[in-house]
Amino acid sequence: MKITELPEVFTQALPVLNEINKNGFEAYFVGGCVRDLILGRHIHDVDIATSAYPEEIKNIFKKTIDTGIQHGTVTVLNNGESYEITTFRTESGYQDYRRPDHVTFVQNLSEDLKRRDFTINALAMDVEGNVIDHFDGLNDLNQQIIKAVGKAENRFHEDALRMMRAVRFMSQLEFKLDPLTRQAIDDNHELLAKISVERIRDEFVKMGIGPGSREAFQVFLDSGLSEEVPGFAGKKEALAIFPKLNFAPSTEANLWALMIILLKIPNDQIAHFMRMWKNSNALERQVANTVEFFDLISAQDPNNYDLFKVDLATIASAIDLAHILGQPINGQALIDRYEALPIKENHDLVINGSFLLKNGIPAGPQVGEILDKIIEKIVEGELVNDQKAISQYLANHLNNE
Ligand SMILES: Nc1ccn([C@@H]2O[C@H](COP(=O)(O)OP(=O)(O)OP(=O)(O)O)[C@@H](O)[C@H]2O)c(=O)n1
Ligand SMILES: [Mg+2]
Repeated sequence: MKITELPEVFTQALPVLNEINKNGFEAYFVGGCVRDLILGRHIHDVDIATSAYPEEIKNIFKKTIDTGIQHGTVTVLNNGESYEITTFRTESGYQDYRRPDHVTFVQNLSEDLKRRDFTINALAMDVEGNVIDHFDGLNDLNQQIIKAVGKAENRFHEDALRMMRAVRFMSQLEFKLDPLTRQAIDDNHELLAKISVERIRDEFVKMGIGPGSREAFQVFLDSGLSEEVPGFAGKKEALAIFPKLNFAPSTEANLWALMIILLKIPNDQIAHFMRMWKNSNALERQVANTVEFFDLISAQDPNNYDLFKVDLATIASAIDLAHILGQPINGQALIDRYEALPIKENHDLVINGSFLLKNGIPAGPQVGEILDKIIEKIVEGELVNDQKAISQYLANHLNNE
């Protein structure tokens, strides 16, 4: 196969490959970028493999960064772009089923492609657009199959994360899993426990929000992979709802919110669950707010003050979750009501605490309480957001005491 028209991400990188070639070394585009090019998918970056050693690459180019020299990778800066250039290598140095801390360089491309995870990821392309396909990856792309290069078990022993990558690609590309590759996941799922949570999480999220997430999730459950990740062990039954949903989550936050709901994690344990997965505090807050608001709207029609206390993103996420879980909620009505609120945030209020003090409220905890009360009255339409009206309200309040 020869590709005649290369997208800009590739043509921009051509001078770099040509320069390597000019110095007597081989250079190819490899991995995900070739796969995505053939699939017509968006390409975020190109990876380059070469016969040159890292030191040789550093001698050829003026601007380089040692980004992963122990893995044989040097980053080359060229024309405002950066390129990861990795020396042909094999990962025979794997200890404990994780990525190796050292690598063995190999002489040719073929040896390099042999140690890659799946046939669709073991494609390379030269500067002329010729696709190099030693493992029938083009055929598998055509047939939409995720299939390990060579013996699947060996590939998973080299890096157990690849089992998660298999279900991730199933979801992202809406591909099927080759039966022998699937069998090897069934047989080796326990190895996933050796992999860092962060790496598992990144694949889990890509799986969970991809277009084929429900099919992939089913394999994630049936193969035993789900038993090896934080908080999911013994929860297969609760999680089995996911593949049966009519709609799947499309954002990272809603994937986590959905997991929390399916797993019936109580509100006071959401933070712990999110931290087990090494999620950021910001994401944890966003997810907790979404789950809480979802619980509220599932139980009752929220009042205006409830709407005021959340933001539009949380409302939209909670509506989305309701949709995913088949809860009959009029989302547009909630959004319309939110949009119509006279104030949406504390700082939309025309007064503040010192205004209360000036109006005779004594300093102390009641200042905050009265501010909250004022906000509640304003959003419920019982008081106008206007200094005069609020003064009047305060005067009445003090008289009634
Ligand atoms: N555990 C892994 C990770 C990566 N690779 C190889 O390294 C390439 C680049 O890896 P990465 O960027 O992580 O994945 P991509 O396949 O490029 O997918 P994405 O589009 O998500 O970047 C892969 O295509 C594959 O050939 C591998 O063999 N085993
Ligand atoms: Mg990539």
